Amino acid sequence: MSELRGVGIGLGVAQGPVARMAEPLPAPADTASEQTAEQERERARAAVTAVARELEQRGAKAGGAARDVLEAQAMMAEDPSLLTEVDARIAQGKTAEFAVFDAFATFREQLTAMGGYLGERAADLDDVAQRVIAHLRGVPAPGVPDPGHPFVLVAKDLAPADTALLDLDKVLALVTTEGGPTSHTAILAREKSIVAVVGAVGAKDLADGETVIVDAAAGVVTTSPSEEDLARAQNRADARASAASAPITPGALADGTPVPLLANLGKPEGAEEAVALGAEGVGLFRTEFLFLSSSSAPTVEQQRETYTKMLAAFPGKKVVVRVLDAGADKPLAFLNDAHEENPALGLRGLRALRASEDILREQLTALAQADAATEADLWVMAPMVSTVEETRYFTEMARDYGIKTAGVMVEVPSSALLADKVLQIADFASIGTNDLTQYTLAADRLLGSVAAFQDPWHPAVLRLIREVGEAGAAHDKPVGICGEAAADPLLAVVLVGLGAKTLSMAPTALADVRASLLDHTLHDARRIAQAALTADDAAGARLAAQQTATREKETLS
Ligand SMILES: C=C(OP(=O)(O)O)C(=O)O
Ligand SMILES: [Mg+2]
Repeated sequence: MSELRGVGIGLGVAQGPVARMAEPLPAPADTASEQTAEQERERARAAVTAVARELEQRGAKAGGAARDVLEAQAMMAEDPSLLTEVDARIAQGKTAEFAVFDAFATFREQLTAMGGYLGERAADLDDVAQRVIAHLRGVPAPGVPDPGHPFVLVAKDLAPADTALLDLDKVLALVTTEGGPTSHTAILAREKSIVAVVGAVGAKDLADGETVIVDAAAGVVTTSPSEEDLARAQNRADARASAASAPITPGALADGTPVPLLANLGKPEGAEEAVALGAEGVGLFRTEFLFLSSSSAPTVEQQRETYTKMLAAFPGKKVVVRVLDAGADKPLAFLNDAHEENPALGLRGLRALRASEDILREQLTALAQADAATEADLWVMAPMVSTVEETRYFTEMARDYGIKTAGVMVEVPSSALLADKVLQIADFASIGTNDLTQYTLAADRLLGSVAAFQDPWHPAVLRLIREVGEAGAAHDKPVGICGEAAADPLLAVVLVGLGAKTLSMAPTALADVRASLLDHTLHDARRIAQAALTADDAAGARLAAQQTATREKETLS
């Protein structure tokens, strides 16, 4: 058995034989055309028009987000500046095939150089070029294979035209070697709930027909799985299917211990879906998401309006708002636009707010006003708190503004190690496992090359969480989890065993976690956590927890 790592989309797990996407057409040779430039131009135009119409038809058939994507691709095909480039090459005596290949390649380079969202459109452009060249050659465009049985589709990066028309009865999962979480493959996989792992570089060596397990929750593709691995994956897939159709009940363990399940939200518009999926409140409102594209600080009025909308969606429920977390993965130009060599270790979170204290004061003002206008139970916390003194600074200031419940995020090891002191001062702590893992393992959470270190199952991270859980119990102060770890159904049980009282996650993860908690008592959760704590590494902790959980579950039933 070996594991290939990538970025998982969603929480699904699937298994099956690999079928690889056909390799792209070979590049056309740069030979002189035997036809007139006029004839080559007409061939190119006819091919481009035919491909654009075909993409539009596929879009109309697929509907939804796929239609927009395919229409955008059709527009790319007929883009006037691209066609000018094609014509220029034909005028130099090139064939239509070579002219299309070369002009699209030049555009691709420009897109890739721009990076980010535009860079991820490069795959869309490649697909258009391949389709036009295939049309010119009179051969079928490379596309989704049809081995005649259900399969795990492995590709470099799927073009939207292919993803849109995937036969979901045949495609068990998707694995790409390129593409990130914002690529179209990822967007469409999310929309269609296809189990997917993208950017798994090692998948380039997978062979047609070999059996793999695709675990989106862990972002891992397992090759040569054992019978036991396959059975475990099947159990998880079955559990997910029944969790999705289970009744929505308040989060609780098998012995009835309540574990409120809350939502991580970035804007009030997400509240309705969260409530529909059973969120019992909000455990993390990432306010900086509202202002990522703003060049100046938001006004108090602007903020009051948005916060009021969010709080109004949760009458009588807890809503934990985080003040602006600027820096590193969440740049806010108006809080910190300095170039820093190591922005994750720089002026971010509460440090940046403290350096622009007016902005913090205005945010607290807006929050207090929104609180007064609504029925929600408002809790406010600061991000990236690394000292006891910062805890005192923030909680005192929040209380000065009338915030009744003021706490801190524990996402730096120093705060976890001094949690007993932090929780003497703060009303609550919320553990951000994404950053806590980044800082404990010294691995930049944005860097693919160190992604294997960014695993919250690592016992070093779990031991820090235990510190905070114990401090919470000693001071009778609530400790919650709001990092991605809370969305992992088994890790959620471990976290409760370590002392977490609430779990907050992306709303789509609520059903899986709800079902998993119902499988274990508090006593079990503590034993499972203990097993994970004593492992050497993340993989060992996951395995120890799985084995203990299976044993405890058998005893329970
Ligand atoms: C919840 C967290 O905050 P963010 O992901 O927004 O940094 C975290 O770090 O775990
Ligand atoms: Mg964080």
